[in-house]
Amino acid sequence: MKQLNVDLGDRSYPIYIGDGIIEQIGSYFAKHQISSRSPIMVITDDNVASLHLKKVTTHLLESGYKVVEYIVPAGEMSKSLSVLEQIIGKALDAGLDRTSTIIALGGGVVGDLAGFVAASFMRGVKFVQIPTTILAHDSSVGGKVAVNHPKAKNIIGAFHQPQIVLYDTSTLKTLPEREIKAGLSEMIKHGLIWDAEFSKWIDENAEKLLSLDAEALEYGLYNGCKIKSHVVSEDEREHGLRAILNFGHTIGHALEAVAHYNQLLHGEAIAIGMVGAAKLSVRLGYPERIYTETKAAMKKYGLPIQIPGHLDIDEIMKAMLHDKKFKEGKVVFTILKDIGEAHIQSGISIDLIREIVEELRWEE
Ligand SMILES: NC(=O)c1ccc[n+]([C@@H]2O[C@H](COP(=O)([O-])OP(=O)(O)OC[C@H]3O[C@@H](n4cnc5c(N)ncnc54)[C@H](O)[C@@H]3O)[C@@H](O)[C@H]2O)c1
Ligand SMILES: O=C(O)C(=O)C[C@@H](O)[C@H](O)[C@H](O)COP(=O)(O)O
Ligand SMILES: [Zn+2]
Repeated sequence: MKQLNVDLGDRSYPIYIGDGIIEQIGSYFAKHQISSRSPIMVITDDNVASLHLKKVTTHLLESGYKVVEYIVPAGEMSKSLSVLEQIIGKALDAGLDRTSTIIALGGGVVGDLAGFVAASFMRGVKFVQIPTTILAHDSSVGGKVAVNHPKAKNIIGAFHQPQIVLYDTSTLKTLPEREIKAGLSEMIKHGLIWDAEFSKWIDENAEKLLSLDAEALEYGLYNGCKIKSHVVSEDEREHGLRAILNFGHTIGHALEAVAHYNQLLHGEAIAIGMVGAAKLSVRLGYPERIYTETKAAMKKYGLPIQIPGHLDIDEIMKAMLHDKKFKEGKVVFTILKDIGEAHIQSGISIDLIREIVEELRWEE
């Protein structure tokens, strides 16, 4: 078992990573002051419910918790205001109060949604992240919680940190292959933006990571979470540094929105976005290897690098203007100065970005 800490003063919290953590959920909850006096709500999706919910609920009931379960349909479409409203209705009916805790059991969709329920229910209650995807090494840490609007991704949300992150790596064994690859996309991102050594290790360990080798996976998740917690501890509310975690997301989020949130997985969309941002970095004068190595990493991990032909470039450009990094009329992009060294650059020409997006249509 590995442990990390996100250092945010009185909002600090631990991340526990290891096999079989869910079996000790009662003692983790007791240690971190999760009250058993009011009902707690476990939010999950229908895939995860059929695989992992019973174990969680059983251990919580055995530890004296009153558990309310809420199961949403799997997929990005559940990150919506209407699903949020239904969950809050159930929370009220089930007697949750201000001392109740919301548990997110699932991937980033459930984490972002349940986290936003916790941020908004009665103006904020505690929540716990129990990530069950590789991608969620990113989403369960840092407190960005949100739902989508048809026009823009994650545009209705808050910063609301969890009390604990309980990462039980045994849950990852049931992940479908496509989700494994998509999850590793954010791990590749963490290497590219922060740590050239880690990036090299990811390159050398593709086979192990893709086949869920336990030791490699734990090491990769630990390092990914470490990079994320370091950045978040420095800049919780994205006044500056935190925007580096958005590498690949300016184009990626626009692709997700234009594809109606049901064609590209988040990890896939940002893989294409990272190739675009790497191309842009080179066009701005940084070394060619940024593009060649980023693209090679995506290919090695079986991730897409090309914008699907049916997505309209004008629509993508329009959606991109909703990027939360664009402020006061300035186009801001996270680029790389080199592998392992991200940089936030303002004032990039929109024509240049369009050129890059058009080229991504033909990437091979
Ligand atoms: N808040 C953040 O900082 C942050 C960071 C990165 C991504 N995100 C968000 O996370 C979301 C993507 O997360 P995701 O890729 O985990 O998607 P997801 O939550 O949709 O999970 C992916 C799929 O895997 C299934 N699944 C989950 N765990 C499983 C398991 N153990 N076994 C079998 N199937 C399982 C789910 O049912 C779903 O179908 C996006 O909405 C993205 O915007 C947020
Ligand atoms: O935590 C962050 O900050 C990130 O940028 C992590 C991203 O992987 C994640 O997808 C996040 O939700 C994107 O942030 P957003 O503010 O652009 O919605
Ligand atoms: Zn992301």
